[in-house]
Amino acid sequence: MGKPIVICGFMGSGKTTVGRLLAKRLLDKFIDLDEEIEQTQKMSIPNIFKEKGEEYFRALEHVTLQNVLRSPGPFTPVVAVGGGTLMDPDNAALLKEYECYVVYLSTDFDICYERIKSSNRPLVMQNTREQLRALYDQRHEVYAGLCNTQLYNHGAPERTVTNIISLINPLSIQKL
Ligand SMILES: Nc1ncnc2c1ncn2[C@@H]1O[C@H](COP(=O)(O)OP(=O)(O)OP(=O)(O)O)[C@@H](O)[C@H]1O
Ligand SMILES: O=C(O)C1=C[C@@H](O)[C@@H](O)[C@H](O)C1
Ligand SMILES: [Mg+2]
Repeated sequence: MGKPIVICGFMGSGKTTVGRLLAKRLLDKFIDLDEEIEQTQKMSIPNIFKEKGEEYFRALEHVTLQNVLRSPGPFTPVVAVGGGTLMDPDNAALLKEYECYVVYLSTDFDICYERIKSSNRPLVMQNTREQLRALYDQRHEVYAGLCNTQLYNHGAPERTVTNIISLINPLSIQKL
C-alpha cells in the first residue's frame, strides 16, 4: 500500500472535487473529512457549529483524521481535509507521522470566494469578504509550509488531477 495522499487548501479551492477524481483515477479510496464527520455525527457541519460550537468541531476533526489515517484498510486513501484542518499543529503532526503526501490547491482567493460566497459554510456566514481574505492569507503560509506540492485548480478539475499525478514522485507512490 502507498502513502496516503492529503489534499488541502482554502474553502472552495476544490479539495473535494479534485480528491474524488484523483482517487478514481488512482483506483484508491476517497475520504472527505467533512463528509466523514457529517456521517459519523449524523449532523451537517453548519449544525455542528451551531449546536456544539467550533471547538467541538475541531476536536471531532482531529479524532476523525486520526482514525482515517490509522486504519486505511487495503487501499491507499486520498483524503480531502477541511479548510481549517491543517491549522491545528496536532493534525500537521499526524500527516508527518503517517508520511502523507500533501497536495495544496492554492486556488486564487477570488476564485474560491466566487465558489463559496453563497454557501452555508459556517465561516462564510460568520465573516466578511475582507475577513475571509485575511484568513486565506494566513492559512496560505501554513498550507505552503506543510505541502509537498502546490498547484492551482483554475481549469477543469480533470486537468488538475492529471497535473497532480504527474507531480507525484512515482517512487513514493508504489502503485504508479
Ligand atoms: N476546477 C474547477 N472548475 C470549476 N469549478 C470547480 C472546480 N473545482 C471545484 N469546483 C466547484 O467549486 C465548488 C467548491 O469545490 P469543492 O467543494 O470541491 O471545494 P472544497 O475545497 O472541498 O471546499 P470546502 O473547503 O468547503 O470543503 C464546487 O461547486 C465545485 O463543483
Ligand atoms: O475553513 C474551515 O475552517 C472549514 C472548512 C470546511 O471544509 C469545514 O471543515 C468547516 O466548515 C470549517
Ligand atoms: Mg470539501
